[in-house]
Amino acid sequence: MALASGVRFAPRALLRPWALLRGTTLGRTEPAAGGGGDGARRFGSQRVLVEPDAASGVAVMKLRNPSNALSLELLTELVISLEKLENDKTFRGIILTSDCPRVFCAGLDLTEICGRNPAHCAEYWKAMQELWLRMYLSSLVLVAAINGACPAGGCIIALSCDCRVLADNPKYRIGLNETLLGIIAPFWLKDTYVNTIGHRASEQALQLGSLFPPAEALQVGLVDQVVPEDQVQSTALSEMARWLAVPDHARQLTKNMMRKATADRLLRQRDADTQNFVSFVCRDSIQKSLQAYLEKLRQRKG
Ligand SMILES: CC/C=C\CC/C=C/CC(=O)SCCNC(=O)CCNC(=O)[C@H](O)C(C)(C)COP(=O)(O)OP(=O)(O)OC[C@H]1O[C@@H](n2cnc3c(N)ncnc32)[C@H](O)[C@@H]1OP(=O)(O)O
Repeated sequence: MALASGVRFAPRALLRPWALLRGTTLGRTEPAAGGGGDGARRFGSQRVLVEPDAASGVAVMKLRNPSNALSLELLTELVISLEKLENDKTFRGIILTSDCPRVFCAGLDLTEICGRNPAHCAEYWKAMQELWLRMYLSSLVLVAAINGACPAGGCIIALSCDCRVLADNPKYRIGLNETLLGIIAPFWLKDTYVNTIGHRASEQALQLGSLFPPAEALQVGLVDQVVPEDQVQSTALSEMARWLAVPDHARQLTKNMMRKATADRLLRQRDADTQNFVSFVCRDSIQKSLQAYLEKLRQRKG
């Protein structure tokens, strides 16, 4: 845990993200449109574009995978981009958003767990745990600018941020819909939900697999603001300014105080959670229902 412009408490070597990087293009740096100095240089990869603004200390991180389904490569590139910004003292905040029309993040990439062997499913789930741990405990302010649908794993990515701004479009629903796929949200997804919207609302929403349209998401507390689509980025920036007005060390220690117990619970049971996930998703019955769900998604298209 490094001490930078305040306290950095995110566990740094939970897993070595570089070891996961298979043939990705992360690390490329390209000048932002309009050129500029170092502060204006984008960096990123095929699936994550980072637009840093050194002057404000805020970087915009854009997901740009098909449907932003959380493939192993996307998870890995997200962890690496996050780590890179955390290690650069210039940056105090990240706005996470999507470059993919109509979808913020489609959740787990079901092709990573459908028809795959247990070793692959385990590798995949560890990468998912890793991203959640890093985001949930990040010392930076994370604001989710949710400009598209945000189901399941997408919702967890958003809930790992400190603040959520959702575009007011009835198609952009957010929530943990796992039960509708015949699968069960693991305890740390449930804990994140409970920490955000409370026990009773989580109990209902998790069992029903509710995906909330914007007004309901605001009412239940899943998001902090709902604004017209063309105001999502500007509102996310205003929210960021509000959070950055607080001294880093006080905000970071408070965040840690609020979130550490939840993260520690996963850290203590990480292997068991992985084994549980793998044995569950590798069951024939679960494979069949995931396959059928994927097929339905593919047919729905066009
Ligand atoms: C013991 C613990 C056990 C388990 C814990 C597991 C936890 C699971 C959490 C999860 O995240 S499960 C995944 C849940 N995700 C969903 O249910 C979302 C499914 N997708 C959609 O509802 C829609 O695709 C969308 C609303 C996100 C976007 O709609 P639209 O813009 O109309 O796109 P399309 O539906 O046409 O999809 C385009 C393309 O993308 C493929 N795709 C979509 N989602 C996924 C996904 N999650 N994984 C893999 N692929 C996905 C879809 O099949 C289309 O593919 P093509 O090849 O036809 O282009």
